[in-house]
Amino acid sequence: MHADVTAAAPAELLSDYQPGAFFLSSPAGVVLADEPSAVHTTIAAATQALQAAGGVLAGAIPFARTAPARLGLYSSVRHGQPWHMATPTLSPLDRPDFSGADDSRDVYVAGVRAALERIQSAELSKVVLARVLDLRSDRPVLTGKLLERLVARDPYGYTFATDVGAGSLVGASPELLVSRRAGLVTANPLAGSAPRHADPVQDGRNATGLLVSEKDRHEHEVVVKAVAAGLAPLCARVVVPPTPELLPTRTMWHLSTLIEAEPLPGVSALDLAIALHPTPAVCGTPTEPARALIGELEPFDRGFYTGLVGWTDAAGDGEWAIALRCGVVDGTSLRLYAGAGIVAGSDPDKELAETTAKFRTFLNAIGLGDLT
Ligand SMILES: C=C(O[C@@H]1C=C(C(=O)O)C=C[C@H]1O)C(=O)O
Repeated sequence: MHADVTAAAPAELLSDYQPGAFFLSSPAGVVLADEPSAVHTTIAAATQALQAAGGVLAGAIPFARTAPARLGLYSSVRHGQPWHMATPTLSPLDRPDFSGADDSRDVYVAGVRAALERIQSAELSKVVLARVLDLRSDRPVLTGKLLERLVARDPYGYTFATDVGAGSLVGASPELLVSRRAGLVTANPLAGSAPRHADPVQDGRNATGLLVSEKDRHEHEVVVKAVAAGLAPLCARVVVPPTPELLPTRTMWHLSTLIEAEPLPGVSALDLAIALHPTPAVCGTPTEPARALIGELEPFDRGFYTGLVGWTDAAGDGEWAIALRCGVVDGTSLRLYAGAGIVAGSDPDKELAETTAKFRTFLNAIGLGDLT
């Protein structure tokens, strides 16, 4: 079975999206896949099925290595040109009433303080701590409408929806973990962040402050080194620019480094993604103590948040984004996630503010401001 790839306009793909399907809009183009012939919960089984039957694997991989993945095998996918090249018209917003409180702040600040004590004891140098926001809607949340809003606000990002069993994982991530296309591997680690500001002068200050912040540059460098080291055994000619650039989203500034490499023969986009996951951008350094500390300090299960969302085809090409600025929509309930990297010198209140700003990607798309 070969993947039957058809081309379509990106807006058409979005309007054809139905809950349960896989949708990804990235700077490289839009992908829609519906009706998987099988759904696999382990990467080994999914890879074997892809090799045996051909087609495209698409879906989500959780943060925890041992938790079940959700990877569909599709015999046909539809591709569209990049969203930022389209001029879509949005359908009217059916605006549900959401209720919920931002009640994880105190626990988060206490967690950051506890993490800073561990960092001082030199057991680890970075850990990424997250928190959740639980909302309820007065009617079932329409995933397609959410996608429309998210993609229109950040057309250069990685906007996705995919079935995760108990609902759909929906989000607009700024971060490409890795892609492999036409013999080129690209990874784009982000770490080090500052909120956008409505006043352009203050917004510019936030951006330049981030670019010169030693703490953020260190936080970023740790991730870049880990990604380059993860790619090295699977690639030739890993090219790492010496200094990061600023990457803006509608709500955040990030430090960003675009790494390019040549894949060794037979290495697929999924092989590369698995080798890199989780990077210190979403877990910490060293990985194992950071993973253990996340388990100790975060009072919820990350599930697919900070996991991976993407696809790989039988030829090994594909694209995997990190599941960030996202939530799980299940009927009338919506759980949003946001985290921040903690290193020596982190200020707990600033890290809390960073998570609040990261929630805005989703909250603003559903017509809400910060919750109290
Ligand atoms: C953890 C998140 O984002 C990650 C953490 C970042 C940081 O600490 O600066 C930046 C981008 C992401 O790699 C999130 O959005 O929830």
